[in-house]
Amino acid sequence: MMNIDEWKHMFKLDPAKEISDEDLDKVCESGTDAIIVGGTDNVTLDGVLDLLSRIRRSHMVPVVLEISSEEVLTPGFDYYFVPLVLNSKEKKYVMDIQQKAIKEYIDMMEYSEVYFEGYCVLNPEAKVFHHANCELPETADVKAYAYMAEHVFHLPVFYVEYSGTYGDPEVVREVKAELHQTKLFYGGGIETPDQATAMMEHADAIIVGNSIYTNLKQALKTVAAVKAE
Ligand SMILES: CC(C)=CCC/C(C)=C/CC/C(C)=C/CC/C(C)=C/CC/C(C)=C/CC/C(C)=C/CC/C(C)=C/COP(=O)(O)OP(=O)(O)O
Ligand SMILES: O=P(O)(O)OC[C@@H](O)CO
Ligand SMILES: [Mg+2]
Repeated sequence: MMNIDEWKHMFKLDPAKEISDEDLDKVCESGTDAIIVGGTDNVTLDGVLDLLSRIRRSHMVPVVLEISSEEVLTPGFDYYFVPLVLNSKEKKYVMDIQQKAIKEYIDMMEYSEVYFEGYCVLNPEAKVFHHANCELPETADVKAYAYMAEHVFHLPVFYVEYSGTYGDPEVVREVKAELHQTKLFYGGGIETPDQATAMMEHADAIIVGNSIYTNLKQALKTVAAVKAE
């Protein structure tokens, strides 16, 4: 299914981490709506291309590159997600890096394939929190970022990112109340079907990352849980 607006479940594969062919097949054939390829540290073009080619070799699932640096920009993905880290203290992570990339690659950009994501990083222990020099917002701040994502920047996606830890469903519920056009993605710490359904009560889509590598059997069950909603 290529319509992003209908996606409910995504697996995020980190090119910096090893995954066997057998496990990769299970992830790709799980019924998830898409595979996102992305991570914060040690993400190389070789790692990205390795995952892309292994997925494409035998699977039809849509594949998205979540771009973390110019180095990994490559054709061949179905979609490209471009993060704007809204709660960064530095403007470069919100828009300058992206503005420079647009200047450079505008002729290669197919607008229908590129989705800008308003990221709000809520786990102060997450690599991305430190990497993008984020500050921890209160719930009222997160809601204001969500409002800006929809009404000021007209972004297609607002991403509540708890990468590495399970977040607060109440925060996700309050954020959802601010959003009508902009899709709400939730990611962070989902390991079980119950955790997936709790976040899916409010989010438009959930993203499961780490548990692919720590407990794949449980991670695969999050797909059916979300689809049953
Ligand atoms: C032709 C075409 C498609 C053009 C696109 C044009 C365009 C505008 C490109 C811009 C691309 C670009 C350079 C974007 C930069 C984005 C950005 C803010 C970079 C700064 C560095 C940074 C903060 C990178 C991280 C990006 C991010 C938000 C990643 C989140 C992913 C995440 C939290 C994954 C979880 O894994 P990880 O963090 O690695 O944790 P573990 O390894 O511990 O699990
Ligand atoms: O790795 P986890 O904690 O599942 O988070 C998923 C995703 O939101 C990371 O960008
Ligand atoms: Mg990583």
